[in-house]
Amino acid sequence: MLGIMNKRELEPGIFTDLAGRTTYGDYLQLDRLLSAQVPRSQPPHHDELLFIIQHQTSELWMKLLVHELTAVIRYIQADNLEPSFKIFSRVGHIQRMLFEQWSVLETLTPNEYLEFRGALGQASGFQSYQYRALEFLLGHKDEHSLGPFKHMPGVHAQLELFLHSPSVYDEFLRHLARQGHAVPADRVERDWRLPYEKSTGVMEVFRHIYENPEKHWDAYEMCEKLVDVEERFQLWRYRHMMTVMRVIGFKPGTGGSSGVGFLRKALDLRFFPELWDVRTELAPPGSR
Ligand code: HEM
Ligand SMILES: N[C@@H](CC(=O)c1ccccc1NC=O)C(=O)O
Repeated sequence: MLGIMNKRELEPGIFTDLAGRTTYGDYLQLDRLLSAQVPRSQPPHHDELLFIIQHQTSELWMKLLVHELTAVIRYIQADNLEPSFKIFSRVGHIQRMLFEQWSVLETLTPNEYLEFRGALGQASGFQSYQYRALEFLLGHKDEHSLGPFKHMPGVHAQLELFLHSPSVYDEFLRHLARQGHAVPADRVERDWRLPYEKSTGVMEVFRHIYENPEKHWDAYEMCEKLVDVEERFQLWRYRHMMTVMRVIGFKPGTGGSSGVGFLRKALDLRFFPELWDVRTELAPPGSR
């Protein structure tokens, strides 16, 4: 039954005398969080708050992704894949939210953006260190990505650590080697700072796993989880590029790149190249 007054009475047990207690705002440090949206345009342009919040929420979710993928690496190192599947499912939902969020920023029209773009100076997402951390964790290693962080020793050191360490993919290949798969020796030990180059030996390992999933169920499931992560990462990149195209067209970026042309090239990158190649190589069961 709907109440006539359309009003909800507070229950007498609800705490309202909160002096000296841990409150919602204290726990979440809302004073710090909600005072960190500072428009640079003068007078503040109405749409700059959207621009800032879209970036800040993306960075918060990226922080969680870094945290989750670091945990995945530890599980793989311990040859314990099952718990990482649960983490991958969380990672997938976060990634979906990140690429669906582009529809919010796409309500920013080109003329609105131009009204405050000048206030951004040379700032650009190219300088997002958490995005670089994610790329490194997933295996896209490029020491040149560290360039923009030379003036930030703490960030630079953290990124260097990710650059020097095996990625999720490297750790998975090492796990497969420990399980007795014929992973080439140069994938079990190598200079982890170098970009990953695809190997036919690794492709053959995956071919074997995909042809015999019932024998290697965990590895098979992990392969599919990795493909999920890569596909969603690419969807994010694609939607970023399309948002950029509709907001600034083919103008150069504030970070000094050509803009859309530069972003388009990232769509050809692959974290897990052999997991894509194996799909082309697989033959129907009868013809093997
Ligand atoms: C209207 C909104 C946006 C425009 C016009 C835009 C434009 C650009 C452009 C032109 C680049 C290339 C680098 C440069 O020269 O600046 C870039 C890179 C980048 N942007 Fe954005 N961006 C927008 C929103 C966002 C948002 C919301 C994020 C989320 C964090 C983001 C993250 C990135 C990242 C991570 C890169 C580096 C990509 C790479 O190296 O492949 N951008 N953006
Ligand atoms: N690169 C963008 C500027 C930009 O998008 C941006 C500026 C400051 C902080 C984050 C940004 N986001 C992504 O690149 C542009 O060329 O307009």
